[in-house]
Amino acid sequence: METKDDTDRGATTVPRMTTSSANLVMVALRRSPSCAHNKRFVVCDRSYVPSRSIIRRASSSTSTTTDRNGGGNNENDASDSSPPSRPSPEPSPSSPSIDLPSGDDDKGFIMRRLYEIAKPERTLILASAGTLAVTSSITLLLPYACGQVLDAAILEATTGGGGDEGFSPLAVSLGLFGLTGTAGLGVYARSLMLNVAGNRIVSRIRRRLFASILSQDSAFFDANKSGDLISRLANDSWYVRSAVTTEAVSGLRGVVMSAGSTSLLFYTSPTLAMISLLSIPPVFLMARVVGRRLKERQNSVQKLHGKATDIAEEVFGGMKTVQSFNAQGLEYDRYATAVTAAHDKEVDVGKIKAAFDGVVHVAANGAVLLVMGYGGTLVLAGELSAGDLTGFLMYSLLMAGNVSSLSGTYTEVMKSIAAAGRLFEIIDRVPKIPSSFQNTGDFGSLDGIRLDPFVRGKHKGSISIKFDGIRFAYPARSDALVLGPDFSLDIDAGENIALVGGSGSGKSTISLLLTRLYNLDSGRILLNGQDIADIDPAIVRGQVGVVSQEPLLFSGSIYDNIRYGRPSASDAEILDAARAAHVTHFTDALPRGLETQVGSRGTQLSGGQKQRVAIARVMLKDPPICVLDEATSALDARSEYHINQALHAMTKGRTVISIAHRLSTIREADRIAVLKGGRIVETGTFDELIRLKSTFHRLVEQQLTNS
Ligand SMILES: Nc1ncnc2c1ncn2[C@@H]1O[C@H](COP(=O)(O)OP(=O)(O)OP(=O)(O)O)[C@@H](O)[C@H]1O
Repeated sequence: METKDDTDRGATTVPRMTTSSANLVMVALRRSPSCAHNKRFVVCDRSYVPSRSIIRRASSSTSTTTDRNGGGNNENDASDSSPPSRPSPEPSPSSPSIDLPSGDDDKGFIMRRLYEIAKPERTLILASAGTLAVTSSITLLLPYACGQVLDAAILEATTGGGGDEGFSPLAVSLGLFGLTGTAGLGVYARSLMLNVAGNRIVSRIRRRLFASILSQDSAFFDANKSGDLISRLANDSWYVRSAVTTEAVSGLRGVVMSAGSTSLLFYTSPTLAMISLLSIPPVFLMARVVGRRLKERQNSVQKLHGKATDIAEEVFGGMKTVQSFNAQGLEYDRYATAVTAAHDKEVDVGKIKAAFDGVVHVAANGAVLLVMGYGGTLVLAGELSAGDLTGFLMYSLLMAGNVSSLSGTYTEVMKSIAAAGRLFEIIDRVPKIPSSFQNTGDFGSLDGIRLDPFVRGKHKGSISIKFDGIRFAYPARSDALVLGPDFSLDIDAGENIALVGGSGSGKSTISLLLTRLYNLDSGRILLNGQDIADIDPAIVRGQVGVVSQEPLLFSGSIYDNIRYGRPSASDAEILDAARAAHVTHFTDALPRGLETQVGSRGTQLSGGQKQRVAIARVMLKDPPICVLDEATSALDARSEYHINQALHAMTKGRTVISIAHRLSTIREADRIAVLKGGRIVETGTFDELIRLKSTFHRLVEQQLTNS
């Protein structure tokens, strides 16, 4: 009897391609009515029109939104052969993950999507299924041959050699062994092909999911924890792999073998065949009930695993804080509770599966025993030969084994469907802020991924900024207005404006809105008079460089992190930026210089060093608008002086928003805007605002008192 195929795990790296959209920048920022095309967007003055292919695909998506911020202008799947559509649930801030509607429609939808995913590997999968013709035929031949050999041997023994001339059971066995060797080769080929197809599929799913996650808006990441997303990438995609490869072929083998052995049972003895099939209806009935329950519970299992992964991820990222608070015990309990809940739920799933397996086993083997009892009676009555009964019993066992294996396949497929549902709810999610970073959506050509965030073309002149009647609350805290109801501020092209205000007044939020990381509740942000809601966000972000309070570096070298600002920069340009941002001041003393590794999230550098690398990164990007969010907060007085010189040189001729508490930074500004209660309450030069003796005066007094 054949064994279940299995394949090894594997992963593939994501290929990345870049294309230039520099020409779009000029068009996007020009005031005169004009349009330009890139692959996903048609950028027109004051209009943001989805390209034809997007319109075509969007019409197949029932979840497309039409808000003015562009939520409806984009969708994830750019496949020419659009996958089947279904409503794409939007995660709400309070309930980040979405339960899939259970039911046959949903199951059918997921199965069709799984088919889409597996399609590029159809040759391998079909070829591996094709090996079934050889392996199953040989396996089905064996019981028949055994029956014939047994009858011939009995005849030989009872007639004292009067049977077939030269009959040799050993020779027949050797001949059959040759056939079994051929079947072994078929099993080998099948296992190998499924392994290759499975790994390609899981790699494709992971790339597709990762690309989809990268396209999502900031509100999505506020609502969905990274651990849950990682769990979907790692675990759910793995479950899906088996459904479309190993289990699909295993199911097909089960069907072929069950059908083949059933036919041969009927051929040998219709009455006995009817008896042996008695077990099938109850197994089918139970499978339906079990399948539905398994799918629901597996969904919960995966969610709980996501929560546990989230805790682990958070703890590993903040290990120093955990240790300094001696909170290992606390974190252990948190993780243990989450992981135990996940495993308890998994045990629940296991109980259902175990009960099903048990019933199937009893039903299948019970049928064999019935056949043995009734068939033995027929042999005694001389109505059936011993050889025929032997062959029959072997076919019954074969059928019982395959029905059992089919039940296992069924439960695995149900789990995979639950996992696939969790993948598709993200893959199909239409980001609220359209992203031109999309993969092609065609599962067969993911290598066409474009990483537009790295495509940098810059507007040559400086850019004016207008915040016009803005109202904004974070989607995760929609009842707490941060800016507005009517936040307005005009910043001239090339102006250096300092934004001051109390902690939590919304200063950093302004830079997030300027780079369109969130949609506004109402109002507009205009760059050179053009609403950023009408421009591809990648182009908007290309014009703005932000050095934030807590810059994030990525694992790799200092050199790699600076190059992040402009991947196409030459070594000389990277070195210039490193010098200008005083990075070389500390790297010159390090054995590996700029090649020094920074560790995950840059944890192997000091706060001041990280900030200098982040400044060099923006210097290399060289954007027309700079937002310096407490850019020098982590530097000592000497470094701050040098960095300020460098920033001064860098910001010349550019529009600069300095979010600052320090008087030294504020004094540098052409103008100061004071933010309070969600609006600008004062603007003017340092001296003008001091003379006003109002909010700014009080802020400065407070700072002087505290210093
Ligand atoms: N992702 C988020 N989801 C919900 N609320 C947020 C989010 N980020 C910030 N907030 C809230 O928005 C308000 C403004 O935050 P913001 O970071 O803009 O303040 P800030 O003026 O820069 O403060 P500080 O000077 O202390 O850095 C705060 O009340 C903060 O708690």
